[in-house]
Amino acid sequence: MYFGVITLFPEMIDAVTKFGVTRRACENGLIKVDCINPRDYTEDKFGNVDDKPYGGGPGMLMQVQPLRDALRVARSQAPKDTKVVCMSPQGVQLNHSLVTDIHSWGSVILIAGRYEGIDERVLQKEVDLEVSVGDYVLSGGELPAMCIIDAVSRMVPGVLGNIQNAQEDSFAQGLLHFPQYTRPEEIDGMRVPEVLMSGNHEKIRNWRLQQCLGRTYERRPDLLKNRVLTKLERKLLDEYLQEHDF
Ligand SMILES: CN(C)c1ccccc1CNc1ccc(C(N)=O)cn1
Repeated sequence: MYFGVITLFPEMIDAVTKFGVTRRACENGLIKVDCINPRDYTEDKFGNVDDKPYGGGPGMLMQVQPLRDALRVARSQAPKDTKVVCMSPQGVQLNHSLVTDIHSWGSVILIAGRYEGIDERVLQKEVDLEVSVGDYVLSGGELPAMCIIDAVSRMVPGVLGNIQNAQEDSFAQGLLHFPQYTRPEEIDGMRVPEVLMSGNHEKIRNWRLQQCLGRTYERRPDLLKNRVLTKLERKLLDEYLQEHDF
């Protein structure tokens, strides 16, 4: 998977290329992350990358020329017809389904804007999709871009190793994850649910599915709305709701 990142702060992207499973994925060549800095493509002698907004108002916008030149270089380094995504509060909300789509592309160029944003004509002409990581404003698109790099990289075969399917289990099914426990068996009087120490894998599988369903019902009923439950799932959820006095 190829990621091109247009950013004024390439060192920020080290947070995904130099730590954890994404670092190993870079080292193994499973993913490639290229940063292109618009500041390297400024034409004015002061190296400005921002400019005042037409119509007045506070703040600055990213200048068009350095951004477009950086994009041109990114396209030249990326596979042909690589799609361009701009991280922005005006974008579609990032979710598992969109992460899956981006992974299927095989490559993506991510624009991490700074200042108050970027010129609409760059969005119209150069950007295939605006993506938002949530309804809040950040100082730049780098953190959202790294969310995409991390989430998409986890879908690349070999990046997660054998916990791959464990990850796929619940969220790919559109459910929240079940509660998890490790040693000790008891902390401050709180015990690990007995079923998890029963060694009965059928019971454990059902208990976990029941927890996924119950927690999704309680915390994210919207996720259950467009999900057909199997007979077993319906039974497990009803049982959970009775036990939790719903
Ligand atoms: C400065 N802003 C508002 C801006 C405006 C337009 C583009 C980029 C930016 C950079 N900031 C971002 C980016 C993304 C998100 C998000 N929710 O995904 C929040 N903030």
